[in-house]
Amino acid sequence: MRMNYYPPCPQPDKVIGLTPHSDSISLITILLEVNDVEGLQIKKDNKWVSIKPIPNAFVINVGDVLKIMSNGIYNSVLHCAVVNTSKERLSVATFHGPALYHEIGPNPDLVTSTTPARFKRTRATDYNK
Ligand SMILES: O=C(O)CCC(=O)C(=O)O
Ligand SMILES: [Fe+2]
Repeated sequence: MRMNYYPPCPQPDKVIGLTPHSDSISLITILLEVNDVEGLQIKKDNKWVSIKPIPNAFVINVGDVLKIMSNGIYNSVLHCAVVNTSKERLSVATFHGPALYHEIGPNPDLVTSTTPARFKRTRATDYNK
């Protein structure tokens, strides 16, 4: 779990909230935008797109583990967080996936002669090296 606090900043373009990343240790991430302040952005078609918070809803993000296990059928989206000029922002991300010492790889049912494995089978921690 990660709890993020982004204080307001009068010059938001001069600071980094959370740098662009995909959730590497996660199969799926459940994200709660605690006080419904905009700040989450995803990279779509090579552009950063702001995601408007939906009150009382979670954001579900595909993580790198699901990308690997689905042999790339699901993609882990690149995302970041920017700060707001006047409002503080809080979010809680819970990362769900296998223990890091478990080996992960594409599900064998998804590996065929026409869809070869796109990722090697290794421990989750080793993908981040
Ligand atoms: O604060 C957010 O909206 C994003 C948080 C996030 O991506 C993370 O903690 O991995
Ligand atoms: Fe994230």
